[in-house]
Amino acid sequence: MSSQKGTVLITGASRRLGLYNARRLLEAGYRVIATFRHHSSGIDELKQAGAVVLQSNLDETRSILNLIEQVKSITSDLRAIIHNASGWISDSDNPQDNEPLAHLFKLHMEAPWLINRSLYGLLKNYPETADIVHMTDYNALRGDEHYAAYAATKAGLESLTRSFARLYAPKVKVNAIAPYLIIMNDHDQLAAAENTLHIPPMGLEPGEDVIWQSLSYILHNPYVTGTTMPVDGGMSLR
Ligand SMILES: NC(=O)C1=CN([C@@H]2O[C@H](COP(=O)(O)OP(=O)(O)OC[C@H]3O[C@@H](n4cnc5c(N)ncnc54)[C@H](OP(=O)(O)O)[C@@H]3O)[C@@H](O)[C@H]2O)C=CC1
Ligand SMILES: Nc1nc2c(c(=O)[nH]1)N=C([C@H](O)[C@@H](O)CO)CN2
Repeated sequence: MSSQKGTVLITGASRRLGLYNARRLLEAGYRVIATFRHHSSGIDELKQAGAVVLQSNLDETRSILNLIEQVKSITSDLRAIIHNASGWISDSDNPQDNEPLAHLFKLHMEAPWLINRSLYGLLKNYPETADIVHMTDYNALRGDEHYAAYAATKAGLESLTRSFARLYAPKVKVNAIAPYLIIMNDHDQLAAAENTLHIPPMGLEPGEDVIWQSLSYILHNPYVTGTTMPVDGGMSLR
């Protein structure tokens, strides 16, 4: 599988930002390998548009390793890997419940770790510079009183961004995109209704395209690596 613009692997493409960016990658002429956990109408749409869609539970090591082997059997090179899959999971009230942390460690750190290291050879095979992009979060290094496991594992992913950037230069660039609220989830809707949602200087809910614009910039800039790009409406000014 190859195209003049190369093959891009994007995880968590069943809905919202992952689905939107997978669509935009297809429209831009890339070949797309899109992963999903739970099937959705969006996955059917991507398949009809020519994407290869692969099911994978990225919090299960065996499933991650199986996905890696499937990708290797599909293509001999990769233009980019976009780690979008994520869980917006709050901490447990039970102090002895480690499930959120264990789950999000696998999803936000182990999956990118295994996939990047196992598929680096495919990125290296791409005839021009290749990319790895990690979706992190505005709160990664700030922490969050109710989403500590989420923030900590996103911070770990942000650290992996810099380690892999050092390791893989100059053949592969590695960058992160750290959004604040792009499109609301149920929790945000509730917080907005209760007037407890922090509103950035640029206002709320810019929509998915601001992430596509950032992703496109990273893919087209041959000199940007090891960075974390804030897309937060000015929240860092607060
Ligand atoms: N939306 C926003 O405003 C913000 C988003 N971000 C980050 O941007 C990225 C996209 O955000 P958004 O679209 O809102 O994310 P969502 O939470 O809406 O969707 C995440 C995607 O990851 C998949 N996923 C979740 N758990 C697993 C798993 N165990 N194995 C495989 N896939 C899994 C989901 O699949 P399934 O459909 O099966 O659940 C879904 O496709 C994420 O990394 C997020 O952390 C950061 C800050 C703000
Ligand atoms: N995987 C997800 N991560 C995040 C989401 C989401 O819906 N899925 N949403 C947010 C919030 O919008 C936050 O930025 C503001 O409350 C953060 N991460």
